[in-house]
Amino acid sequence: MSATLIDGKPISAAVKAKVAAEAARLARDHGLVPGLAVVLVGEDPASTVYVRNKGKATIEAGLRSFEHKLPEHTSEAELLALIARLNADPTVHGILVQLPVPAHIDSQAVIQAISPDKDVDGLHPMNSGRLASGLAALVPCTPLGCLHMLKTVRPQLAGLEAVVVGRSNLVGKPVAQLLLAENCTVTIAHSRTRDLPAVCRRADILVAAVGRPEMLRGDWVKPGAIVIDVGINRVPAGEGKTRLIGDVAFAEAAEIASAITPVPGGVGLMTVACLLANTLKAASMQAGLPAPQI
Ligand SMILES: Nc1nc(=O)c2c([nH]1)NC[C@@H]1CN(c3ccc(C(=O)N[C@@H](CCC(=O)O)C(=O)O)cc3)C=[N+]21
Repeated sequence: MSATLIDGKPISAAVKAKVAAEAARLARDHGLVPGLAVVLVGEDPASTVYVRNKGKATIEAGLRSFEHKLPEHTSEAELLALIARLNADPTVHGILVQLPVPAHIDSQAVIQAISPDKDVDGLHPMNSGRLASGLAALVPCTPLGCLHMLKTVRPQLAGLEAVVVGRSNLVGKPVAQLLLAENCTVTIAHSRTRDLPAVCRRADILVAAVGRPEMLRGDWVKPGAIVIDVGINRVPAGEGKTRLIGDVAFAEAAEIASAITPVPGGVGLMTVACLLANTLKAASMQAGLPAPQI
């Protein structure tokens, strides 16, 4: 491997340390302890990993954590009633409903029920619209983490060709908006893109967010490109065990890229750290205080 490894451990640790320091300052000067409510309906495996890591990190940073685990058969009306209670609860500054929700629940109805001020996932149309318009917004955590990792190896992104593979509201679209705001030339590629390998080979910055294990091969990477792998794919590893792999064939891509993020230990760690930063930001804004710079 010739590429620089963009290691999520120290980068996420630095973000968490800043959040902890700011949280301590808020508690001391304003008696304010930011609180994050995470709602999990059913037992999606990716969400279960996330909830475990997040709960621990929230407490470690000195924030308050509220977990609401609801059974798979919870009705949409019951979930909306819980969200209404959390919207009205002054000790809750951030609300995250783990996606996907079970098929009988309309995820857009759920997202739009969350107060935009408490929407630490940045998924409410008010926040995605504000991001697209260049206004202050709560921005989705994974895209924030991607940008943060990129900037550790390349602080100035203006003029670079960025290709984002994947167009979800949670990752693809907002990461493209952040790169655009950094003055990159941005292409969003997806399952219907013609000659995807050729499109990827144009990229100085290649962001993989498709959710398909090792789909992006080494020969899709332009020599010297920076590769950000958002994929969290759990695959069988023999003997009934599983392991996590990304959307990028790591060993191949690491021979060609100038820098690359690993899975695990990459973007996933940053997602959790940025969730804490968003909760701190939401709490500060709700208290009429300036948003801390993380
Ligand atoms: N509303 C909503 N927002 C989300 O951001 C969201 C979601 N729903 N549903 C599920 C996915 C998945 N996701 C992960 C985040 C961090 C890790 C993570 O911490 N990964 C570590 C550890 C993984 C491990 O060792 O098992 C790593 O990549 O190194 C994993 C998965 C957030 N998601």
